[in-house]
Amino acid sequence: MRGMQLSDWMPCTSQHLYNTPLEIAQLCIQVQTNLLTFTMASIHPLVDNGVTKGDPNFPGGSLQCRCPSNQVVVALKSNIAHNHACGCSKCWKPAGALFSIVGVIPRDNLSVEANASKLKIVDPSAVIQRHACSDCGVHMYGRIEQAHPFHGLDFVHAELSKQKGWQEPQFAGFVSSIIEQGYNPEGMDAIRSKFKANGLDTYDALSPPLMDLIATFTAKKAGVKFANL
Ligand SMILES: N[C@@H](CCC(=O)N[C@@H](CS)C(=O)NCC(=O)O)C(=O)O
Ligand SMILES: [Zn+2]
Ligand SMILES: [Zn+2]
Repeated sequence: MRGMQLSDWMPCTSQHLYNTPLEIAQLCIQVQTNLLTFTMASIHPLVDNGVTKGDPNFPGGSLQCRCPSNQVVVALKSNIAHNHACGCSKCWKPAGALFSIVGVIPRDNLSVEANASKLKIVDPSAVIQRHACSDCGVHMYGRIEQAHPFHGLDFVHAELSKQKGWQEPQFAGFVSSIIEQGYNPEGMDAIRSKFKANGLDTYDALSPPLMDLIATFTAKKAGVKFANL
């Protein structure tokens, strides 16, 4: 979010004593633009100004942490799936963003190629073991080690890659969770509208296909027999 700066006012105040009508009109537009910028917090840089479609044939690439040197490098042998905005408090977000963008990849398609010794698990008690660079704090991948519907899938942030073509965000999950981190509940309509305007449906947990996967796992574990399968 960019705040109003002195230079925004300078064209009309520093060069002439009097402003022409055109200059006054331009100044008003500038103020209007800044007001709009003030009122909308950043969802995420990959959503704020429109979502760019990925390449369905994208073959994968590598992720790098944000250290200036000795970066942790993770190789991904395929594209990601179920890429989405996550508003939960645990997923890594770039500075100033309300949401994380996170997708999944089969764990066999992920390998750490450099500086693995810098990785630390953020919260060993969490279901998703998020492996973060201990120097720059970026989460390089999250892995589930226990019996779980998403076991076998790693969670990654494609924005850590220089390559372009990764699957674009498909939906927004855990949207209401941003309130728990201090976002004013009165601003939630604007957040959901912004996602909608960018073609992303919003949920307060995960998307229907992922919720169905979780429920199927739970039902099978409990020995439930499906009547219509
Ligand atoms: N409202 C909670 C939701 C946390 C949550 O359940 N996050 C989901 C989406 S990433 C999850 O699967 N968490 C498992 C984990 O973090 O290990 C928060 O914001 O902390
Ligand atoms: Zn780092
Ligand atoms: Zn999350």
